[in-house]
Amino acid sequence: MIEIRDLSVSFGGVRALDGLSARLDDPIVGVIGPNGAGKTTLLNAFSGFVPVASGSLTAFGTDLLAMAPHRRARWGLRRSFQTEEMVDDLTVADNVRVMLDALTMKPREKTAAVERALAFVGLADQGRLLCAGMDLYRRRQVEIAKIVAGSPKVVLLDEPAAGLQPNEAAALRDILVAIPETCGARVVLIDHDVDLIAAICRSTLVLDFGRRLAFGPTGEVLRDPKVKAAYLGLKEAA
Ligand SMILES: Nc1ncnc2c1ncn2[C@@H]1O[C@H](COP(=O)(O)OP(=O)(O)OP(=O)(O)O)[C@@H](O)[C@H]1O
Repeated sequence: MIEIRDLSVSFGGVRALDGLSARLDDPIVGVIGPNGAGKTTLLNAFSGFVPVASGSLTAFGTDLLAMAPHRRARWGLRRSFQTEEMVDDLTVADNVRVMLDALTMKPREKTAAVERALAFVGLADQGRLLCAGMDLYRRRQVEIAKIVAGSPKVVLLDEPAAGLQPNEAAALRDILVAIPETCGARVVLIDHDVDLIAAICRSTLVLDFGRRLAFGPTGEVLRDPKVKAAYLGLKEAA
């Protein structure tokens, strides 16, 4: 269980998050909202990449804000970025293995964890390939393998399907939906793709101007007139 309580983050005069509270109980929770609503800032607050002015963030009873960013990663917090973070000159397996550097595991256990992660995303036989030249979908598979390697507890995903073709986005969706059960991690998913959110998130948090506009079962949230006016209406008009 992840609890966000009265969380505020400011950049100068901009309140990127303004007293945000929500208890995320479901295996996959969506986060949506208009541009600039504070979605990425929320993930940055989880990761420790922005200073939090006030409030608390706990996951499974652990106070995340009390830990330095590298300790959060060691604890089991993982995230993806809007751009891929991989080293082209390394193999697929070595890119995944880098994620385990900070973890206390025997080399044999690390090799097994990398193999499990690659098998999970459908790259079981491709660990020795170099990442250079890989297409976007393959790169996203490697990204997800990096994130799920080594038993993470909380996985934060920032628009993982952006730029993919519809068939690739559908394949990625099947991978994402399996993360909680297969890898044992809770997932917080930011995406502008409402169909993706509706397909895999049991509950969804809607942000607007850094505040909670709506939160609850995804179907109800997406039908909420406030949400339609602030977000979905804007998307339809775009
Ligand atoms: N490092 C920063 N310095 C100054 N202002 C920032 C910084 N990061 C975010 N902001 C501001 O905080 C607000 C929230 O931004 P954020 O990127 O979290 O929104 P978002 O919902 O992720 O938007 P998008 O959908 O466009 O990615 C915006 O007004 C943004 O300009």
